[in-house]
Amino acid sequence: MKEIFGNLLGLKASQIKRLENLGRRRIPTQAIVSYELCRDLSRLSTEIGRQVGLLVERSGKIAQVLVGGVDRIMIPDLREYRLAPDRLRGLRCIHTRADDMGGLTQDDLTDLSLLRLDLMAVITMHPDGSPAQIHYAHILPGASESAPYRIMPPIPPFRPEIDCLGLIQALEAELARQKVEEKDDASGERALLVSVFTGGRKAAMASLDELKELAHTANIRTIDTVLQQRKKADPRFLMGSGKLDELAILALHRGASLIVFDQELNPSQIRSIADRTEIKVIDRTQLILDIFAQRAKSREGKLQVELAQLKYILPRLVTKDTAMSRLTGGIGGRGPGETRLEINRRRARERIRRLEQALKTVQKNRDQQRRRRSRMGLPVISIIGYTNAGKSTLLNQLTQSRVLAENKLFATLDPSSRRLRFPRDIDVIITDTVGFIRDLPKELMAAFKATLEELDNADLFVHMIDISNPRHPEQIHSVETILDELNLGSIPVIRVLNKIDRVDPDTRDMLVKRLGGIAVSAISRPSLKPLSERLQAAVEHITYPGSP
Ligand SMILES: Nc1nc2c(ncn2[C@@H]2O[C@H](COP(=O)(O)OP(=O)(O)OP(=O)(O)O)[C@@H](O)[C@H]2O)c(=O)[nH]1
Ligand SMILES: [Mg+2]
Repeated sequence: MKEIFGNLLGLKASQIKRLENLGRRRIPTQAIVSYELCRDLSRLSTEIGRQVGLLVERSGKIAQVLVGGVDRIMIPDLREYRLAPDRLRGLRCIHTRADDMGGLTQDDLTDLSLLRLDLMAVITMHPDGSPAQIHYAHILPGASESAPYRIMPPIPPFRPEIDCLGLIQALEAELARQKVEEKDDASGERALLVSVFTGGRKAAMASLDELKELAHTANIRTIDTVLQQRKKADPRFLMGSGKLDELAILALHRGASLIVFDQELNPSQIRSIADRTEIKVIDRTQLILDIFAQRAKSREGKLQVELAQLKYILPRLVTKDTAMSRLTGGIGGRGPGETRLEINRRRARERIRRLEQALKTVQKNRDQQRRRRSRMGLPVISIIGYTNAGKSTLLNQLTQSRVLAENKLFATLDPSSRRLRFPRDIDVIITDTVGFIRDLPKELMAAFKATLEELDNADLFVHMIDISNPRHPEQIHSVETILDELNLGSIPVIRVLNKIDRVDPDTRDMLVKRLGGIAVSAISRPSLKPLSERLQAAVEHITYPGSP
């Protein structure tokens, strides 16, 4: 047995001795606690005026004696006890409480759920120190939306036999069954998406919708979303600690393997949240980085993403913390994330330096290509826009090529260029590039600087807008902000309102008027005619030194 846990200050030596003796008792496996032990716990607890508790193993052996205060008791760190997703902790907690304070409290139920105890039991006591009743609760398996625990009817202390071991084993069997189901229904991660917002609810919901799409793109299944409005974000946990406990319980209950925050978490927040919830925690930026890591195809793209990931993770690296594996493991241990478990700061910095060098070489080569291209003296039209707006689809339609276009965010990471001959014998280069997104992580922005700088070469931008997306006004704003940040604000822009097949004609006309630009459906070739005309007219005015 371990040392007594809790506050022993002011207790007599004989009382401490009696507490120690409690720890040597054994409980028959069918009972929550034996009557004699129940009686002795109550008597001693009343005498010292503090709550007294026991952590009990399944065999009936007592793992630890706990001493609390008048109205509460603390449970020590249980990390050394096993905790698999389909198992309980292998320990139950039993503690005393004065009868007039009632049975199980919210704290008891939180401890039960968060620590995944076998059971939580409270012995209420009469003022004379005799036990009144035993209240107990257990975790309720089942990834449903019901409460994560069940409170049982209280039992009398002189009949504490409930087939305790049988109950715990049945619970575990149920948890194991549930785990198998979860494995079957999704091969990837199961995530809770969380937004802690201080502004308006509508914007927060819209942003959460986008987070859902991002998660889907990363092959993560969203099992639930949680929104919390606060006056001010909590510096330590972003949300309040009570709410965070609820979140952790929800994650356990619904079998989530990951929590994704819509707000950026600073290094210490990620750490404290991961520590408190014992589950992998990432933020929106990391999710975007992860998608980029999955999608990067070219050498340059891969170098850029790894660089961005390392730069993001570096301040979040800790040398010896259990949260580290959760923190740096990446989603499902994919991509560069995999190797990062054993990476330390120094090696991360070295790797960053090497990546930066490698990138420089790759980019020098590309610069030469670019110069060769501009020597051809052809005007360059760059298709830009929010991710998933239909940029690649447009490039494909215009140039009859087959750049990957799909209904996921960031389908395109690597820029591609195609030559296009307009009917009036004008040749142009059309480029398609990485999509923009609101609050583009600055690490990514820096890493993709070279790619984005290539936009500098453009004579004309085609700004694709998905008008069927209810968030299109914010998306337009994001794109324009990013253009400004890249100092590309002076290049002429033609707005293209895409996916008109998905909105009714009245809305379309209204939007054309409001936003200006040309309405198209990039999936239908004939609808592109007016755009094609307009592009020709625009490039006819561009003259190039050296062009005929
Ligand atoms: N209904 C409809 N769907 C469209 C239209 N244009 C594109 N799409 C679809 O929208 C999805 C995204 O198209 P992409 O061309 O990949 O979009 P993108 O802008 O290149 O996206 P990223 O490269 O991910 O930034 C695909 O599923 C397209 O088939 C359209 O006019 N109507
Ligand atoms: Mg694309």
